Amino acid sequence: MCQSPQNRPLIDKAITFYGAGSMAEAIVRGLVSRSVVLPENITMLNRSNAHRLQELSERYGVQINNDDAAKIEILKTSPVIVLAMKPKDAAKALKELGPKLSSDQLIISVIAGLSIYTTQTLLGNQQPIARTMPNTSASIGLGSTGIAFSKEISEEQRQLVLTLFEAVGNVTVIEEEKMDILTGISGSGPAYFYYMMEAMTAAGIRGGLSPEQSRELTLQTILGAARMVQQTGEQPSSLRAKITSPNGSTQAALETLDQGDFFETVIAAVNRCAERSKEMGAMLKEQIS
Ligand SMILES: NC(=O)C1=CN([C@@H]2O[C@H](COP(=O)(O)OP(=O)(O)OC[C@H]3O[C@@H](n4cnc5c(N)ncnc54)[C@H](OP(=O)(O)O)[C@@H]3O)[C@@H](O)[C@H]2O)C=CC1
Ligand SMILES: O=C(O)[C@@H]1CCC=N1
Repeated sequence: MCQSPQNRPLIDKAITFYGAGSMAEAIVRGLVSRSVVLPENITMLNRSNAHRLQELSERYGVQINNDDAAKIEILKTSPVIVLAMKPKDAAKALKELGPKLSSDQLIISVIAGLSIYTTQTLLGNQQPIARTMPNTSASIGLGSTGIAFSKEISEEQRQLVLTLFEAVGNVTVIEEEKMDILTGISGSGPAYFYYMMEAMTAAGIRGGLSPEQSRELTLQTILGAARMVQQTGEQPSSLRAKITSPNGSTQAALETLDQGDFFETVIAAVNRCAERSKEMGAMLKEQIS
């Protein structure tokens, strides 16, 4: 439980999530389950999917609203708004939102590629912005979030953003130009490991293990490997060396990975992710007019 000594939640401001999909839910789940924000202080809004909002309300006890006029009122008065729609929907949403805001409302964006400059220009004002790149592991308090702040951010707002994301994992404050490469590592990164797990599980099944056995063996292996790096403080390369007997089975496996240029393929994937993030940012910038 992440509560202050008086047993009050760490954050007692109203927070509105504008966009109520996977990423918004991951953050909300992390915040509510760790009692960082009371669910009655969280409002989740989306474009039109009332069923989805109902589901979130039942799951987390958060406030929801489907009524367009009420949504505008909530957005006008919320001290903190988290922008959590897809990049393709952001320009229209921000252009409509901007004129409703007052200068002290804090905007936290989780939208991939969307720069602080483009956000402020689409909003039509110099709103205080925290551009963030979280990941879905925030839902279990093991997130990793990169944050860049606009110069308009007050110290109190900066602390609030740090408190919010530190409560659901690790935080790395970076210069904004590094946000694309950070997206390639930690924003999208969980998907690479899930993909690796899918492949290892499939290999186990093809080799005759039951799906349950293969899944459990894969899961414990990746969990143990991550914890080993964390708890021993040793480099992954040194831990790898301890498993790899000369001419043994691990070496044979690693050589097979290298035949597929594993190391450089991973680097290319991270770089392509960063490049795609930049492309999405450029497309959003083009929608300024
Ligand atoms: N998923 C991830 O792992 C990560 C995602 N992100 C970023 O988070 C953002 C959301 O991604 P994700 O949660 O996966 O997306 P989802 O598709 O799951 O959710 C998008 C949400 O945005 C809502 N929405 C769309 N248009 C508007 C609008 N005009 N006004 C208000 N709400 C709107 C949708 O509502 P409706 O259903 O009613 O249309 C939906 O609730 C993206 O920008 C992505 O880059 C960042 C880090 C990691
Ligand atoms: O795929 C995406 O665009 C988002 C950004 C980071 C993770 N998912």
